[in-house]
Amino acid sequence: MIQDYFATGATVFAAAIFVGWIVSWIIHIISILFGLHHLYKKLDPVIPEEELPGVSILKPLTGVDINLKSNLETFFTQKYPKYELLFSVQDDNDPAILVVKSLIDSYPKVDAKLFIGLKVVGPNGKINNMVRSYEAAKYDNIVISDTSIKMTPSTLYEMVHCLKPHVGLVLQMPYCATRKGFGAIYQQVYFGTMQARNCLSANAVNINCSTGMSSLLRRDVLDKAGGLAEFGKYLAEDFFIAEAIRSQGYKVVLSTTPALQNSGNSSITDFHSRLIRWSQLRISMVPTLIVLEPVGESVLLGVFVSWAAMTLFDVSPLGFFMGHFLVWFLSDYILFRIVENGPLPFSKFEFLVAWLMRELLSPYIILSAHLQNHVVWRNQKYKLHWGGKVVVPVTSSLDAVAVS
Ligand SMILES: CCCCCCCC/C=C\CCCCCCCC(=O)N[C@@H](CO)[C@H](O)/C=C/CCCCCCCCCCCCC
Ligand SMILES: O=c1ccn([C@@H]2O[C@H](COP(=O)(O)OP(=O)(O)O[C@H]3OC[C@@H](O)[C@H](O)[C@H]3O)[C@@H](O)[C@H]2O)c(=O)[nH]1
Repeated sequence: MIQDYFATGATVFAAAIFVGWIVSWIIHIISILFGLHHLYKKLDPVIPEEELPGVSILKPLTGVDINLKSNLETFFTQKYPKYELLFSVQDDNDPAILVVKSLIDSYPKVDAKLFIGLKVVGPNGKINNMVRSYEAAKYDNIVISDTSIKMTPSTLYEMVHCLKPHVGLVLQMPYCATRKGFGAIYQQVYFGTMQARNCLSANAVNINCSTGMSSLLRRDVLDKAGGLAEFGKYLAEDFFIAEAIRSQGYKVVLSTTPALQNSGNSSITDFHSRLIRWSQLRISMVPTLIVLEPVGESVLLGVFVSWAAMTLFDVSPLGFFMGHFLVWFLSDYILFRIVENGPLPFSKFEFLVAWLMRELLSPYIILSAHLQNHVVWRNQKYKLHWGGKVVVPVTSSLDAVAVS
């Protein structure tokens, strides 16, 4: 009797896992199809220069790395008729000041300004750094672009092209420029596989999966939600900005080209810290991800579904796992090629090693996110509350920084 009860329970549980597994393949398929349909598509019709709206580009900077100058230079060379560049640094000793000043001198025809010092509106350092440039922006369309982003000459045009009347926010899907070294390959494989799968499929079905490293938004819509300063109280301001725009009936869409992160730092340890921080943010804002994130990973899902396959169909769990893992790899390879829009920029062997490392280390990232009781972002520690709504700096240098 008790044995029957457990046998039925196990069968039901195995069936539920199997359904989850099928859902995960639907996500793979959606991301591949949406990526093929949307990324790098031809932008028709061409918008004549005189109809292109003005754009204010906010660049919050913190520090310098070896790629900063060349990355920032790509903003001075946009093929776009009407835009301004508003750089900001929070500290008047920041070496980024010299880099920005030298670029402003080299491109006197580009409308560019530098703001030094922050205005504290909440715990989010990025927002504090940008509030003054946001207030000074002269155009109705705002691009927020993180320090490590590199643009191609047509990036701004592509983003504006996606800003149709019903669209309030255009996001560039996170990806990476090709850089040297295994750390860089590892990051590129992460953004071209796991991150791209979730980002593309979520956007295809209208789920908020925003990342604020390169985005274009309508200023009047953001102002109706309280303006940029309103979001200084959140650490994941990108998620809440997207929510506020969606709640006004506007769509959030992906630009046709991904964001090219090109930081001079490709340390794997620093990258893991960033992934752990992002995972902490996601868990606090969307708690269902506590369960979904681990079971959305190839290894854990593979272990569960192999047991389920054995229970339901009496097949070899090892054979099933190997098949599952191989098809997952092939699917990720196809998606990566779509995101990259061409052949691998490194060898197949490097792709394989980086992919295996990413898949096998994902439980470590997820566990670390759960085990740390504070969030670390740019040398500051924050205590993050459920809902992601209240963030208190545990150690803060904010009070000490003056606005100039
Ligand atoms: C049985 C299998 C079910 C699998 C379900 C899928 C599990 C999703 C797993 C991981 C989500 C990863 C999302 C990665 C992108 C987020 C990047 C990020 O963390 N950005 C932060 C910093 O910029 C930002 O503040 C946070 C944004 C919140 C994102 C909320 C994510 C919801 C994503 C759900 C995706 C599911 C897609 C399903 C589509 C059918
Ligand atoms: O205290 C800070 C922290 C960050 N920043 C700026 O904010 C941008 C993003 O910072 P990082 O590169 O450290 O962080 P991430 O790439 O992980 O950012 C990502 O996650 C956090 C979100 O708020 C961001 O919108 C998103 O892009 C950079 O331009 C950085 O210069 C500040 O100006 N001040």
